Amino acid sequence: MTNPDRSSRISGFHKKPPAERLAIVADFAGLDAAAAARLSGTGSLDLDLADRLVENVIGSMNIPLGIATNMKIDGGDVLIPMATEESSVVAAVCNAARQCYDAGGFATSMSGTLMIAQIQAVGVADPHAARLRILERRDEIKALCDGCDPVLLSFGGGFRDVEVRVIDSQGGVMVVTHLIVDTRDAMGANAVNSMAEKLAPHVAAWTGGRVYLRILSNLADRRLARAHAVWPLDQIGGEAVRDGIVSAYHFADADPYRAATHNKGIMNGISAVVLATGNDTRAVEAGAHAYAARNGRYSSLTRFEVTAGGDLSGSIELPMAVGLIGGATKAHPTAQACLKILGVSSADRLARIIAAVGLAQNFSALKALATTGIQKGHMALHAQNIAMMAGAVGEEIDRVARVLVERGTVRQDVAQAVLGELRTQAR
Ligand SMILES: CC(C)(COP(=O)([O-])OP(=O)([O-])OC[C@H]1O[C@@H](n2cnc3c(N)ncnc32)[C@H](O)[C@@H]1OP(=O)([O-])[O-])[C@@H](O)C(=O)NCCC(=O)NCCSC(=O)C[C@@](C)(O)CC(=O)[O-]
Ligand SMILES: NC(=O)C1=CN([C@@H]2O[C@H](COP(=O)(O)OP(=O)(O)OC[C@H]3O[C@@H](n4cnc5c(N)ncnc54)[C@H](OP(=O)(O)O)[C@@H]3O)[C@@H](O)[C@H]2O)C=CC1
Repeated sequence: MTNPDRSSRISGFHKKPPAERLAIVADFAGLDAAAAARLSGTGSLDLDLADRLVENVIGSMNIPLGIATNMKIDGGDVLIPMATEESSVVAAVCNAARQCYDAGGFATSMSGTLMIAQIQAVGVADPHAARLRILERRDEIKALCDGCDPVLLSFGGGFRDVEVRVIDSQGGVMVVTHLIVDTRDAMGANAVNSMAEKLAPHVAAWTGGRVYLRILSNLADRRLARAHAVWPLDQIGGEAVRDGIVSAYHFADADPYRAATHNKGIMNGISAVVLATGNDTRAVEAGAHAYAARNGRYSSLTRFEVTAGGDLSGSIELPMAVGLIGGATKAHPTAQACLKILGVSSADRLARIIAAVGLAQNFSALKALATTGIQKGHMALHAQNIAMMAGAVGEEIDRVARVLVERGTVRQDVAQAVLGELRTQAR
């Protein structure tokens, strides 16, 4: 069981060796010895399991798993597992969470766990009347959909509503039926796809048209995760920093070129938790970017404002179709360990935590961008990668990285020269 008395505010966690970090996390989350040992092992997935998850398997690829500390969400402390190959992403979340921890951390909510499946009908002679013919059959549609998935029903999920849209397209008018389904703790793609396929012949008969596509929409705008936080002025370094962050948000809100990078930074955090928990990163990314463009103009997923008291207020809202059941979440042992570390028992809670991570990530990136610039913090952490690219091994990696940071030039050619100097001195 997760230890409720533990604080996620662990100063200097990053200065400890990995084994000590794992012991802290295992104690915090109540991980058993087997789960802890698996996390500290090589990370390779059992080949038989890998071969069942995807096709033509020849091995597995490891991605580092880091832990973001300092996160307080809805009054409770959480340690966040993040699977990412990019340096400074985990550090950025720790850093943002540290600066709002004493002010209460993040408050989160969710609009629901509803997914949408679409059924496309073309060649309909009277599309507007066909729309009404479908809507009149709501009860029949509900019975057909719910009949597809008794297990989902037993968990309180199932059909919730039907909507029909008449869409103009290059190929003529289409009648598009939306099934709105509560998929509870599942992401729900398979559940809603089965329902759409079941209903398709009926839609064809009711509309007199031809049905082609029957598939979920990744624009899961009935499954919005929300998070907000206040960063006190004295924690973030004063008014100029606050105003720089607000101005960075205004920039992203006004300009799609900037918004793409702004949202990429948000997804640095979000995709890392989605991946760590065995969820579908592409589904969440597609939903996020489609939502960012929902008003016909691609824009920021976050907002930054100044509170009445002069502090910085940040908020985020985006589709978050993640589950605890289904996909690789149940089958992948590392995903199971990550869910245990998070201490989540519902998809709703997981989605809200992920939204908070996205906001934290964005805060740190904007703060760095509006003050010292991204290279100082990011490149300091990236220096070890550059040292390895230059051929440094073992203790050389830290030594070369340190020199690169001290000189303020984190470049491979410089790393090679520094490595050469070190090796000459050692002879
Ligand atoms: C890198 C920092 C955190 C340094 O920040 P800093 O203020 O120099 O760090 P510090 O040494 O004073 O430590 C402050 C706290 O940061 C955390 N921290 C500090 N170092 C570590 C570490 N090694 N590992 C884990 N946590 C770390 C840790 O919580 C620490 O507290 P403590 O534990 O000492 O009480 C800061 O500069 C930062 O947040 N930068 C932003 C980095 C970032 O956004 N990276 C994402 C990759 S860049 C990108 O792809 C996105 C982008 C930028 O393009 C998006 C956009 O444009 O919007
Ligand atoms: N466009 C996209 O995003 C697409 C994504 N996918 C993939 O689909 C997968 C996710 O599909 P998903 O339907 O979530 O997974 P699964 O079909 O594997 O699991 C969901 C099923 O688990 C059962 N279940 C058991 N307990 C619960 C509970 N508490 N709450 C809800 N359901 C429960 C339900 O019934 P029962 O056991 O009867 O099934 C439910 O239908 C991911 O791998 C994703 O990559 C697939 C197609 C398209």
